[in-house]
Amino acid sequence: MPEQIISIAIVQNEHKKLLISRRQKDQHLAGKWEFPGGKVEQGEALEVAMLRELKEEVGLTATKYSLFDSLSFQYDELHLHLNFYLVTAYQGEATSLEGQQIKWVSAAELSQYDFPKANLTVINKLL
Ligand SMILES: Nc1nc2c([nH]c(=O)n2[C@@H]2O[C@H](COP(=O)(O)OP(=O)(O)OP(=O)(O)O)[C@@H](O)[C@H]2O)c(=O)[nH]1
Ligand SMILES: [Mg+2]
Repeated sequence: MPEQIISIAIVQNEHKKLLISRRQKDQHLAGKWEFPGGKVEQGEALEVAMLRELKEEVGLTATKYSLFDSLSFQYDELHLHLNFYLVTAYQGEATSLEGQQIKWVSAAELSQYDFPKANLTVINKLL
């Protein structure tokens, strides 16, 4: 069973809106909404991976952040270890750098979007 370590950024702007992004056709869980993030590389620190993915996917540089939640989740074909960081200050403008849809939404609006199952406990903690 493949296992992956993932680092994820939950970015909150000055209006308390959160940045979400839509997974593309060729990706695992295609079409689901997510928070920007991705696989931790060999030897990479968890927060360094979060910073790198946030920059690569939406062009933001996080300047203030803390670990919000860590959990393991078993999908049929994949075992994931997910590390969610809450980013409360950053530099740059959110931009779709990989052709994905991106949106700023309130925590209350998150339930209107189809997220991966692994995100449900985290979304509840954000409310
Ligand atoms: N980024 C992100 N991934 C999530 C979330 N929830 C969740 O279950 N995942 C899963 O965690 C894994 C993240 O890997 P990813 O596909 O984003 O990895 P990556 O950015 O390195 O992509 P790449 O392999 O296309 O370069 C996927 O299997 C994805 O389905 C989430 O909120 N954000
Ligand atoms: Mg990704």
